[in-house]
Amino acid sequence: MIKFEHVSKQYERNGVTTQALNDINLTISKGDIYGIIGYSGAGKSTLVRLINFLEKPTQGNVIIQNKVLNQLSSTELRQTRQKIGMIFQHFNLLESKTVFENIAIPLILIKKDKHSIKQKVYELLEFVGLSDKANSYPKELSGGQKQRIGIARALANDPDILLCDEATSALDPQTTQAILDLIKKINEKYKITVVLITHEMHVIEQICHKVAVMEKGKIIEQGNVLEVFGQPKHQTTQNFVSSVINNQIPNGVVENLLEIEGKKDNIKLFKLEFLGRSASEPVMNSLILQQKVIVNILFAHMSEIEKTVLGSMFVQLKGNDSNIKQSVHYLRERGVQVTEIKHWEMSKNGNI
Ligand SMILES: Nc1ncnc2c1ncn2[C@@H]1O[C@H](COP(=O)(O)OP(=O)(O)OP(=O)(O)O)[C@@H](O)[C@H]1O
Repeated sequence: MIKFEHVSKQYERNGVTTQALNDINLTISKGDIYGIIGYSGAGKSTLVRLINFLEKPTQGNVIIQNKVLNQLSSTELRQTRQKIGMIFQHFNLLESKTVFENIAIPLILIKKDKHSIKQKVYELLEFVGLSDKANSYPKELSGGQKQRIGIARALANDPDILLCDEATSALDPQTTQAILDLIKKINEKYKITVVLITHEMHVIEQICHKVAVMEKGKIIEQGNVLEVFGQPKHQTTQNFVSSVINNQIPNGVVENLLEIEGKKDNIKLFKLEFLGRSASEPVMNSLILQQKVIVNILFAHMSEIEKTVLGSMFVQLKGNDSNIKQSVHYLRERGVQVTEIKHWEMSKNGNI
């Protein structure tokens, strides 16, 4: 439904060329909630602006519903754009207009009659839970309420695609959660494809099915959220993962470990990574019961992506070499990724 084929975009300003996008290939299927994550300047906004053709690609094709955007007449382009709604970080509401008027704008632009405008606006207000605010002005609303109005306006033309440009970045965590829930409801109820750009991993983790990680105008990893974040390959992806899953042993624990290391040669330290099934099964419990090792859990962190638990744990295994080896084998057989952490790896930076 949305396809980028070898898309590049350069901006020219005052004789300076910026390569904002570099050979982007991306397919977003109908009904997806597709997250684009990257740090500032990665090219996310440019990518999203190409979808509604606010920007044109320098090379390559952007294809929406099998239509190549740069081959459309201006009428066709306008019609395609009408089916794409957008919400913004700072809501972009007209302060001098009431909530009703703000939501009505896209309908007035396509010359809908007054009766159907009124009907649609009230239907949308009810959907976003703000029926009582029709005559309020944006300045009388909280950030979360403003974003709900932004969402209602974006839905006025019954779009096929909803673009969300850092839509929750200006909101507190609780309001963010409520807006993400609403976006999810829109996707489920109206089958609208959602493209969401963000620099916050928890946003992706909570509602996206698929993700593309961007850096310096390129997509460095893409796929199912669970696959990309379950086994991140690129350093930037790993950094995003560690922003929600604490992958490091706290310094206090490391200090203790360094003190006892060397004194006890029958203790080994391991990092265990759980993905999916292994996280929901009592693997550690059976390890303790069935293997001849003493297990000391030092630190653990779990997170949930798409109803699948993802997590890591640092454990010490105490026993003879053969029993420890057997325990590692036992864990690996049950889908746990096991990495031994050596003494020198901890002491390098005071942490792993
Ligand atoms: N209109 C423009 N003219 C010139 N350069 C631009 C323009 N828009 C973006 N750029 C440059 O293109 C690169 C990508 O910018 P873009 O806004 O797409 O990134 P981003 O990932 O959305 O960043 P942010 O999260 O900070 O908005 C940056 O180097 C930026 O300075």
